[in-house]
Amino acid sequence: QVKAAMVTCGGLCPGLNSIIRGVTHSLYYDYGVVTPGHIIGATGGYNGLSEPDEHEMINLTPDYVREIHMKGGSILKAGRGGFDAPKICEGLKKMGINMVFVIGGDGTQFAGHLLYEEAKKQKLPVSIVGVPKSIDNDVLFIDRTFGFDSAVESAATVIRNAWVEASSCEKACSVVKLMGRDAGFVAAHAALASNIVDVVLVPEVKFELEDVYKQVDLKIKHKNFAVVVVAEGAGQEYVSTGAKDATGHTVYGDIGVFMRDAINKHLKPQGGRAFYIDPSYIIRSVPITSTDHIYCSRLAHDAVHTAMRGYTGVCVGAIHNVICMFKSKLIASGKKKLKVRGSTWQSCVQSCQMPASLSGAKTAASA
Ligand SMILES: Nc1ncnc2c1ncn2[C@@H]1O[C@H](COP(=O)(O)OP(=O)(O)O)[C@@H](O)[C@H]1O
Ligand SMILES: O=P(O)(O)OC[C@H]1O[C@](O)(COP(=O)(O)O)[C@@H](O)[C@@H]1O
Repeated sequence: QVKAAMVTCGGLCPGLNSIIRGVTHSLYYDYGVVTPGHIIGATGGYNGLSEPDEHEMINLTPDYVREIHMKGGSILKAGRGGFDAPKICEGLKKMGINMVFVIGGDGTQFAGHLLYEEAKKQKLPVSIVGVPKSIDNDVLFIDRTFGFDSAVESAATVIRNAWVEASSCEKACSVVKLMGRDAGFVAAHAALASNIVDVVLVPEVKFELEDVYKQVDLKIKHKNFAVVVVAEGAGQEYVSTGAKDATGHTVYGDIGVFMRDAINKHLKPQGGRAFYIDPSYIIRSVPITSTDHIYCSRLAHDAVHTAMRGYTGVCVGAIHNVICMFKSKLIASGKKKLKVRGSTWQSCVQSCQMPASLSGAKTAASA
């Protein structure tokens, strides 16, 4: 008899609630998992599975999850830390759980792989199936991560606000910082979606400040304002902190504030100024868009079918729009990045009319 648990780990991303809803619905309606308490939501990420007595366990039913997709965030809370494979296996045994759905990024999926290995070592009959998430869309192999479209949609709205500020002032430049630690997908897509951006700075392309100033000056000369979008991982050589967080990730310096101050200093003598918007947490807390919700429902149902077929240590994701299954450990083998010579970035360069100095043309060979 199936007894399933699910967790959401890592940072927030639009669509987590849609996945929780889809998994619950598929278990209940497709497979008849209707016994009360047999579909469990562990709260606080892996902490909830490692310390089940200290974290609320939610009994998920179709009634409970009916409208959860209407709001952003995760009803299970998206916790970091607390991963302890032997302790989790002990808890799974005690609770009789034989199916675990792990919803989270590359870190979460790698931990899912470690959990699979521990369960295998202990001969524990449990299916562990992952649904990869990343607001940055930097997960290898798959077409796109769920929530990415929703993030781009709301980022494009913020860019329009930045455009209003800049275009309503003399010699102004608006700077918008968007998420994207290692990949500039959100920045590039939001710029393409809004079509009012003059410079996009992404982690994949190194840039010189002088080249940004030149482009801002050119645009101000031409139309009296400019809009710059910067991904959080861009230009880290200007703001490096040298620090690591508790999970071992490098703590990035604030390139958004740095660019605002640098451009402000540059424009001041000409009588201009910079405006700055950092909508990071607004963008990842929005409710899901329609297309993303459809994608989440497909992923959630396929995750359940995959577990029901007895697979474990795997993730599901769309490849050429077909939901496929692949080993969870593969996800930890790298991060997807914008291809500097690829059509997305090249479209972005053309749409923003960026010069070669900011397009990565000089560094493309190594990117
Ligand atoms: N290498 C790892 N070993 C064990 N657990 C990990 C590892 N990487 C991540 N985790 C667990 O997964 C959680 C989420 O990972 P994190 O990298 O913070 O976010 P994301 O899943 O979004 O990449 C971590 O807080 C931790 O509990
Ligand atoms: O503030 P938090 O929760 O640590 O998360 C911030 C980080 O998470 C990210 O949103 C990445 O999240 P994903 O795992 O969804 O790609 C980065 O863009 C950002 O640096």
